[in-house]
Amino acid sequence: MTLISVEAIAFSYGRKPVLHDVSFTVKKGINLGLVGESGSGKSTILKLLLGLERPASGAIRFQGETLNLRDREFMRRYRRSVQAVFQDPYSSLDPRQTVEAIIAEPLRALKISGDHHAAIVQALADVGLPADAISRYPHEFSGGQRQRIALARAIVARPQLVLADEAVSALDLSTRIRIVELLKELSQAITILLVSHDLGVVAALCEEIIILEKGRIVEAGRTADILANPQHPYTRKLLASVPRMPA
Ligand SMILES: Nc1ncnc2c1ncn2[C@@H]1O[C@H](COP(=O)(O)OP(=O)(O)OP(=O)(O)O)[C@@H](O)[C@H]1O
Repeated sequence: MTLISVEAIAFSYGRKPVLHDVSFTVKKGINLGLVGESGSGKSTILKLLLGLERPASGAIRFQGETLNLRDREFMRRYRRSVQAVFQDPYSSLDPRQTVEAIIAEPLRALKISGDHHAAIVQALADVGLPADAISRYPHEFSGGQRQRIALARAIVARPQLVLADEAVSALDLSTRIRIVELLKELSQAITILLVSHDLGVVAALCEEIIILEKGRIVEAGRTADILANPQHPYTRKLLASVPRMPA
């Protein structure tokens, strides 16, 4: 089942064209990696998917319906289904809020009814944090634990898709491996769109991959096929620079 389809989108910052004719689909249950060098347009694609920017042309559809930022009812449903986690676990959590208040944020913002406390306790358990984390503050946690808190916030409303932008890049290698393992576990229930310049991380988590070069898709398909038989010189170059992440 297609969750999101991106259809021939183009985008510019002012006069600077950044994305050209980008099309792809995100399918339920199939983790998708978006890979490219710095500046290739990965984060811009996420901004468009989050509704923070609008495409100059083309369309983004969610379960067949075009993303319409002015349709509040649609956007509420969309936000409930699509959550995000960002790179920096230090700046993405409000230091003045308890873990409970941080994780509760999507439940409050989306006016989700039910027992918020129970949902938060469950989300903490899902990301492997102890229940007593709930009343503590972000500064009491390590980088990897903070990223777990950010993940708990992303999954507490039980979205269908989590957009993860370089979600593990700021972490040291062993923490990165543990968070990738956690993402893999979570992805049994939630599809992940992972943006990264690190092909190793993407290969460990994503069944499908898109290679982006200067705002254009140069290669896309099953990760195993592309890694075994890269067609585009840019993909070969990225592969040659793969870091130490075990597949
Ligand atoms: N707010 C902005 N205003 C103007 N240009 C921007 C803005 N944000 C990004 N750009 C430019 O758009 C292009 C794509 O940037 P984007 O951040 O999407 O790339 P990226 O692949 O995510 O890079 P990185 O891996 O470094 O985050 C780059 O040339 C960048 O300089």
